[in-house]
Amino acid sequence: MENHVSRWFNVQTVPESHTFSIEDRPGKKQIPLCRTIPIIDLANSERTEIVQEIIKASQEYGFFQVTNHGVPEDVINGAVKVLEELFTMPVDEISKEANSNGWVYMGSTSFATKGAHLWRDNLKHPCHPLEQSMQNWPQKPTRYRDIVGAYIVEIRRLSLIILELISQGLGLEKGYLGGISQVQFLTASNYPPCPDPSLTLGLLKHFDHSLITILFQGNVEGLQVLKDGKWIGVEVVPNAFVVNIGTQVEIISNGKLRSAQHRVVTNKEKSRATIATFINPCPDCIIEPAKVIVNEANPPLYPSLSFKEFVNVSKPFGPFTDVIQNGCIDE
Ligand SMILES: O=C(O)CCC(=O)C(=O)O
Ligand SMILES: [Fe+2]
Repeated sequence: MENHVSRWFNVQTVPESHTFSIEDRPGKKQIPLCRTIPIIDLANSERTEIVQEIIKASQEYGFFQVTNHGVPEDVINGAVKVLEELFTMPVDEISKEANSNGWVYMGSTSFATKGAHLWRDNLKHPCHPLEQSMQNWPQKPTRYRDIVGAYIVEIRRLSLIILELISQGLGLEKGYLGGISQVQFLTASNYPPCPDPSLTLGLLKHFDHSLITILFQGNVEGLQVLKDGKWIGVEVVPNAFVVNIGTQVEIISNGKLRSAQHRVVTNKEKSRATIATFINPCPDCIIEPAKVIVNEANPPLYPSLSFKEFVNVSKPFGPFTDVIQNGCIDE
């Protein structure tokens, strides 16, 4: 069988390899779409209102969506389209460049022996500093570097705006979070239709270990967030970005803001394509509750660790972490 899930146009039943255990699979229970995850208008002229909305959403859900973010629609659509083209290229052509060039491409067999059989194909690569990272990006489609580069410039700009709003809301000095956001990763996913979504997952339940993640989820639902022990679906808002608080901002805020677990479910009819950008600290950056936030009444709830140490000790996907994050190929 073709190695990449997106080529399984005719699969009528879910292969055993991709059937998740009863604990992990979504099952047949209907999950409500949530219309309460806040949608925040970044063009609101009252900056303090935006700050308050972001802080409230980040406390309650760990998630919010932003509209009027200033990222031009054609830049977003261009990136979506060129990634779609990449995902439909012959697998050999993608794979021969990937994995040796600092970027990772994973089809379904990347997970075969490890048991994390995600219903998606995925591409990951660094994207900051831009000029330097771009040298190693896919060379095909030929417009990939220009188009995704333009998208990344916009996402960088937007991420600094959002980090500044969060810094302000937490009472941190100007530029505090922006200053430590020195690494940026793009991860693009293609989740094809699945004959039985109750058995499969596009992405297992996890926390993001970023400062924040900025996701374009297109126009097909599939992302679910765990809130008070229950899954809720994140509604599609045209042209909005979904933003979530990563574990690093949770630590810096000493738990005031929360990072929520989330997962991706599949659906029977439609393909879903998403572009997530992780905004991360650099590996040696020490992450700890901010000094201005902790005091005798509010002692630090998290140890101070370099981002690298944190990533090494915490396993966001449990035993499947290495294979999902690094794309280890079958042994
Ligand atoms: O594709 C999505 O909807 C979410 C992806 C995600 O959560 C991740 O890449 O960490
Ligand atoms: Fe995530």
